[in-house]
Amino acid sequence: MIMGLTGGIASGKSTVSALFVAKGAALVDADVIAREVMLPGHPVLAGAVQAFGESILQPDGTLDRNRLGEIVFRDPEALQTLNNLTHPAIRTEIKDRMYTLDQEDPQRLVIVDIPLLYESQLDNLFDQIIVVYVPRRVQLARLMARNGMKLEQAENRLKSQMDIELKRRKADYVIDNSGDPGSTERQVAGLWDRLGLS
Ligand SMILES: CC(C)(COP(=O)(O)OP(=O)(O)OC[C@H]1O[C@@H](n2cnc3c(N)ncnc32)[C@H](O)[C@@H]1O)[C@@H](O)C(=O)NCCC(=O)NCCS
Ligand SMILES: Nc1ncnc2c1ncn2[C@@H]1O[C@H](COP(=O)(O)OP(=O)(O)OP(=O)(O)O)[C@@H](O)[C@H]1O
Repeated sequence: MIMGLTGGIASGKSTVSALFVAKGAALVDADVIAREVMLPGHPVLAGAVQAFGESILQPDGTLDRNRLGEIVFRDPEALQTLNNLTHPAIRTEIKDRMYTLDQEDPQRLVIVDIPLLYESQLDNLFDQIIVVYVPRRVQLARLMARNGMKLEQAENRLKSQMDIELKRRKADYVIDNSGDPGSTERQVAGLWDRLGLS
């Protein structure tokens, strides 16, 4: 069984994915893949340097993530350019990994954590989708606390994504992560049972 998992930035996707993994699920994490395609030597990073210039690299040749983030999250056209470069490679790798894991053990739940699942129209890859939800103000507060971001930077990131309320309405299952960690854990355990995985 393969399930898509999404939500907004800092809504708790990694936290919830880890709870599913602790129960025995396998995980494909799009953010991990997105980092792999930006490693030195990868053609996607070379394309990004061509598009945005050498200033996105640190002296050791690795990507300066803060610098590239500053460029793209305040300029929708630049973000589209970056998405056009990165998303095809990320998409191919996601599909490869999730189908391989599913074939290895068809009984095992495979969770595919993709922040931009709806934005990139990847919903048709999955029979069912879980949205990890918190209200916008909680999302902003957790993002600023975790990344040490100012309000304007955090709002720019949120603006680059589909409204979390809309994602919640599209979901097959919603995990509300605005309460304490115990409440989230209970919801994951409940969904695990509901899916007949116990
Ligand atoms: C611009 C980059 C270098 C900024 O790196 P940084 O370390 O600051 O952020 P990180 O990669 O950890 O992403 C954190 C979160 O930002 C959000 N985010 C990242 N990229 C995007 C994007 N293109 N559009 C909207 N939101 C995004 C996601 O919610 C993600 O979980 C990096 O995000 C990147 O390479 N993005 C393009 C690839 C991509 O789309 N990745 C996200 C989903 S697969
Ligand atoms: N129930 C909770 N109560 C309080 N803080 C939480 C809770 N769940 C997650 N957090 C914190 O909120 C932040 C965001 O959580 P997490 O990293 O899981 O989100 P994410 O959706 O995976 O983020 P990203 O979109 O950046 O990949 C982290 O600092 C995490 O420790």
